[in-house]
Amino acid sequence: MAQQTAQQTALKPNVGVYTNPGHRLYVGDTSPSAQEVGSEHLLQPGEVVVEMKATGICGSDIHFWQHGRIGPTMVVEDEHILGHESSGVVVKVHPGVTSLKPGDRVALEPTIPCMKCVPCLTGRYNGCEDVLFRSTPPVPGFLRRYIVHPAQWCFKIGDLSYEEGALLEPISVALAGIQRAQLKLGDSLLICGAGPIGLVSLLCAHAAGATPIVITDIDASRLEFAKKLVPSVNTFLVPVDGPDATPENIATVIKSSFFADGSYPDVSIECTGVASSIATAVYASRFGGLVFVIGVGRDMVELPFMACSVKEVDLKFQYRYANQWPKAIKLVKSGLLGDVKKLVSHTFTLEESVKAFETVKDRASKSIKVMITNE
Ligand SMILES: NC(=O)c1ccc[n+]([C@@H]2O[C@H](COP(=O)([O-])OP(=O)(O)OC[C@H]3O[C@@H](n4cnc5c(N)ncnc54)[C@H](O)[C@@H]3O)[C@@H](O)[C@H]2O)c1
Ligand SMILES: OC[C@H](O)C(O)[C@@H](O)CO
Ligand SMILES: [Zn+2]
Ligand SMILES: [Zn+2]
Repeated sequence: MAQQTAQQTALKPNVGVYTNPGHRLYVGDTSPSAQEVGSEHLLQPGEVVVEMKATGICGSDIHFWQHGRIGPTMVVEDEHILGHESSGVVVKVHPGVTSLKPGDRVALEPTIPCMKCVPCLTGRYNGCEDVLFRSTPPVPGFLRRYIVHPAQWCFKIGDLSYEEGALLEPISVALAGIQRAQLKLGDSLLICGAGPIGLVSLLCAHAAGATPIVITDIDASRLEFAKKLVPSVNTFLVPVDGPDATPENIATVIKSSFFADGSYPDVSIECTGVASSIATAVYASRFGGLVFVIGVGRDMVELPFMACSVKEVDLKFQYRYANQWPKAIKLVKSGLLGDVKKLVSHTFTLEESVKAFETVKDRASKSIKVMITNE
């Protein structure tokens, strides 16, 4: 059977959003070309073509653009397409693909694991030794009009909006964290950082029944946003200088202000990756509490080692996610996480992508999640 394309005549030129080692950001031609999308021989077994409809910009996209790297191994060494938070519509499937058909609305998981190594075979494919992760160099990302992707990593979203479909990626980060932190009904929770990851963690933890929840940030506007999103959350503005600005002092104030009955945080979800914030979470923790670090940062970080020791603090980390999209889709559809679309503060077209990235970079824009759409 021939490879079928949904709209044989309506294909637009394929463009992608690139950065490069010179930190340029630009929209340029990419593959597959519209002609290739229309051809009968484009796809390998198991593959589909998706016309991307919505892509959120992640902090790591900004890192690759501005700093050219994340850590020692993820380095922009060539012209490189960004984006890994996406949804779209299937426009073509390989004849062997039975799970999807042209017209299906899908969210795309950016991880393409080998499914042969030990982490893959033991259900933790985020640790795949041979992983291809869209937008982590050298693997080109999702920010483009058409992409070839394995059907296995495209999940039907039904009547969810494309913006909700794109938000499933940061939601998956938070869900993976909540799952591995074993957060449960009635747990006292501290969330450090009210960026998109802190905020989706807040939505997920609130739905999971954590109480009380305190969220911190150094930016008052992000805390105001958190309060509008989940009115029952307590917010704490972290001082950045002055005598009160040490992690120990900040933790003391957090404990006396919000956990005065002595039920100090059972769990802290750290969503900044900043050393002083990780230290604050350690000092605020109850004896035997868990500090769960989602944020990423420097290669070497100083920790309050003795506070961890005398309080038997458990320290855990999260790297991306595994097996979270089906759960994320169910949760967003059920409404249990509230209206996640509220996180989308700005929307730009694919052609306006440079403006979209500038908006994320400019803190004065007060953006939360900036979305790039393709109508
Ligand atoms: N582990 C993973 O797989 C994974 C996945 C996605 C994102 N991340 C990381 O998670 C972190 C959060 O992502 P994001 O998109 O929300 O980023 P973001 O930069 O938008 O948000 C971080 C927030 O932390 C706040 N902050 C900075 N210093 C602080 C401090 N000392 N105390 C309290 N708040 C402080 C900032 O003002 C900001 O609002 C980043 O480090 C990101 O790279 C990790
Ligand atoms: O959402 C996924 C994250 O942005 C990535 O793991 C990134 O931090 C490194 O590639
Ligand atoms: Zn990301
Ligand atoms: Zn593998």
